Amino acid sequence: MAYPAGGSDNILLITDSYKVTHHFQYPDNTTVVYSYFESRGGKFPSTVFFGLQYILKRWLIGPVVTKEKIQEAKELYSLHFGHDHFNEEGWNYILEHHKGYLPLRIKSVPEGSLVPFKNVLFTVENTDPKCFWLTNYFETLLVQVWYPMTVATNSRYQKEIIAKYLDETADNMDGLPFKLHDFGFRGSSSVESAGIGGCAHLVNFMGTDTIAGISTARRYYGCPMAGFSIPAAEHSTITTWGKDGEYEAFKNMLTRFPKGLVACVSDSYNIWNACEKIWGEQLKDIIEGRDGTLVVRPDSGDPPEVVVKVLDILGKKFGTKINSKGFKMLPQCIRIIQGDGISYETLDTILTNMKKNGWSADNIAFGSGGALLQRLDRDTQKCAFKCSYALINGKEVNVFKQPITDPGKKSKKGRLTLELQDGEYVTMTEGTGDPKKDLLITVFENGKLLRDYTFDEVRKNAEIDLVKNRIN
Ligand SMILES: O=C1OCCC/C1=C\Nc1ccccc1
Repeated sequence: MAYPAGGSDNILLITDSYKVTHHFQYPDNTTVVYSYFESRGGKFPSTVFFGLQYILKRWLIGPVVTKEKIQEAKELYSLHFGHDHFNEEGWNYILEHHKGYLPLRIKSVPEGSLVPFKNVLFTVENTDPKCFWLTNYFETLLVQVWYPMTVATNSRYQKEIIAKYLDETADNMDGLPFKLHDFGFRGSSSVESAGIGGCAHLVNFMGTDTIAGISTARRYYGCPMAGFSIPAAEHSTITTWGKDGEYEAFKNMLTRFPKGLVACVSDSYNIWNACEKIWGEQLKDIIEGRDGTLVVRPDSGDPPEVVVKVLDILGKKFGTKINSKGFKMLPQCIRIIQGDGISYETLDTILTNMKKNGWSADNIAFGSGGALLQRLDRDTQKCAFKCSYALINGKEVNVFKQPITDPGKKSKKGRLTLELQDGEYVTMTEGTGDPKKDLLITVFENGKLLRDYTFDEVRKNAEIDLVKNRIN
């Protein structure tokens, strides 16, 4: 007999196996378990908090507990453990006393906020004393917020690098939102993760080829169109014309897309010849007479060198002007995009080589794939979820871990608030905070979403401080 696929939207199955046994493991008469989520540190000093709303809407809101799901979980866990450890009574209680809505309260920092590490980002607690065991049941799912958060953070720190070079070498910052394009759909581990990561990148930028990210923004952040793209070639649409047909293939791009931006990958055979002879001579007049911009795309070689060499060839052929910062600009009819080997680590090497050779950062856009959406893990920002407070026999207990073997894993104690002191975020512990000053907002309570962020709000919260960048 075919067993129904476990886990497809049965929230009782969206957890780690050991958690199914945890309701037996807390002290008797535990009535509250209160836990928090933080980035303990890692690659970037601050984190863009993003993506909790997706998880809440996708998995946790509404009457998610049903009789059928309890039955399915009971059967599956009985097979899985070979014993009956499943908390059938506890789940039936939620069904009967809460109509299947989860009796939890989740408070979080506003989505899009940039928060220095070791600050509380969200808290979870049970709202029904009988359901003390539920708080940490959903750690597994909630901690997956590490992914959108880390993508949004990694993407943001690249935005800061590009902003710095635009500030130093460009007339203005107007092009910034389109300077890092998401190429990462195919390199993502699944369509769902491409959707989550693609959406996270769009918190900072407006250019993407990851349609799944557009869909996620539409469905979970009320944004009808979170990102844009342009007609662009891939190697197959160039190489099918044959090695001797590259001129025809390129000309076809310019005639099929006579207006606006059009990008053309130009390294199929010899990018130097493509730039010098085809773009720079044979098609030069069409490009200069066209009502739009051709975007030449190298896609191989050592990025810092290839980018400057392509710019030098195109500059020689199409001419350049010196902008207000004293750097060279190609004419409006031609630009380049570098979509190979782009990451937080390589951006600076490319932009600094351009600057050294007198080229404005405004001549280029970047595409990033695997490094943008996939080459990250939970440890990149050291994301952790820990219990910090409990109520046991009516007594408040500050709960913490403090491993002698790793002081960095020490956890916070007691009930937490996130407050601003002299413009800096501060996490108040052990209930010493002032609830009236708490920046954590109740976003989820008893199965209902209490705060629904629009993507515009998230983007506003995540805006980079261009003035700060100018000073640095
Ligand atoms: O190369 C690629 O790999 C993977 C996904 C997209 C992609 C290129 N797209 C593109 C979009 C706008 C301007 C230029 C290229």
